[in-house]
Amino acid sequence: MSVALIRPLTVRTIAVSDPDNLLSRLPGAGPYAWVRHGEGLVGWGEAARATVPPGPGRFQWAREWLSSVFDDAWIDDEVGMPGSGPVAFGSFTFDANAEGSTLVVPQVILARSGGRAWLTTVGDAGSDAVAPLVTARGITYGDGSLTAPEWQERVARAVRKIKGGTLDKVVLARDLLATADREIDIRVLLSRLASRYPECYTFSVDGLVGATPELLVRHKGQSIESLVLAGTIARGSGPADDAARGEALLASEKDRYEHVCAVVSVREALAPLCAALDVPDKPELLVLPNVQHLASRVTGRLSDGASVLDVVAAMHPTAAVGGTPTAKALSVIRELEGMDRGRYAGPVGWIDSRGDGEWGIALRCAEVSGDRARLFAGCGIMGGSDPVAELAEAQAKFRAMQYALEG
Ligand SMILES: C=C(O[C@@H]1C=C(C(=O)O)C=C[C@H]1O)C(=O)O
Repeated sequence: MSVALIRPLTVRTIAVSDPDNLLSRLPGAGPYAWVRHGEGLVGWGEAARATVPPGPGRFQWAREWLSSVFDDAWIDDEVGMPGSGPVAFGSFTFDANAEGSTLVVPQVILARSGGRAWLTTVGDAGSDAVAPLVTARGITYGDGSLTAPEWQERVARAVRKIKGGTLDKVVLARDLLATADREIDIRVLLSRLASRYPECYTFSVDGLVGATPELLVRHKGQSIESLVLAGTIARGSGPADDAARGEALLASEKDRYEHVCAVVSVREALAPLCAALDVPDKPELLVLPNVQHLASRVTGRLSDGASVLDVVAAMHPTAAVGGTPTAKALSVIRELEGMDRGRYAGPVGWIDSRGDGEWGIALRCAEVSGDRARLFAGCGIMGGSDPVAELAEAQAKFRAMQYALEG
């Protein structure tokens, strides 16, 4: 492991006056962000970085790397909140065997939570002037790995497998390739996402940018919380239509079963780690600007000192992004999806030196590089799925990132 090469970090956290809009403080290239309802963390610069080797032991490796960085650090933290002191942002590939998972400790972190704000610096971080935002225009889209009709045909094949009894649920995704007229400024995408999707977690880690509604796990001391989503319907044409669609979603047997699969996978992953676990017996509606979801808020109390990354390791991939049963669903995804998901649908978030943190499932996101972005969206496929409706659902999910790109 490369840990021996890392010099001990000198970390200082001080309370600061309210910075108001965190995202507006990002100086420029390579922004790190995790923001919801104006609270969260933004970071820049790089004090330490790990490229996580692929394989079944990747979370364990990541944990050891984090210990080697955090345990040796000199920390002067006058705030003592989750997210103060040194923090690593991270994102992991969906597939354990794919390259591309990273952890980065930014050199500067600015945070805002519960009426408090703080600034963390590692080493001698200089002051960083905010470079003007540059708005890319002329966005054009092309098919990703599959055309829309090809993807529908894969969905139809998945439905046949499910009806044949091979599995209960599989999540199939597709990608779109966007090109802009100039380099895409990630800060522009982040501020559009945060203002239109305040309920979601607007994130940025090494070019993976999005606003996910799905909280994999929040860890504060011994308490954990997760927001499980599965089951989706489009927004209506007006308040009455919207409410009727919400009711229809809550009453839909297909969507309720799809949701149960996701909730059961989360309960099974969390139960061995928890002294107490509360799983609601029926879902609520989460209404976003583009879609409505069935949502279950799961809360628990950990039985020992597991860190947020230990919990992530136990949970990923939930049936919200894999399927049921998990192993079978992963093999159907490999067989039918026709693309590498990269970090889409993988865990994304942050962890501090106490093991607290927040991680989401990287949805409603894109991999951004230069003047290009690769957008992803997927849908839970059940025996009763209609390929035309699933394509429309994926299009609705793409709208979050299309809005981020186009304004
Ligand atoms: C897979 C995605 O979303 C997931 C699938 C859902 C569904 O099929 O109903 C709902 C929320 C997410 O758990 C995505 O946004 O790409």
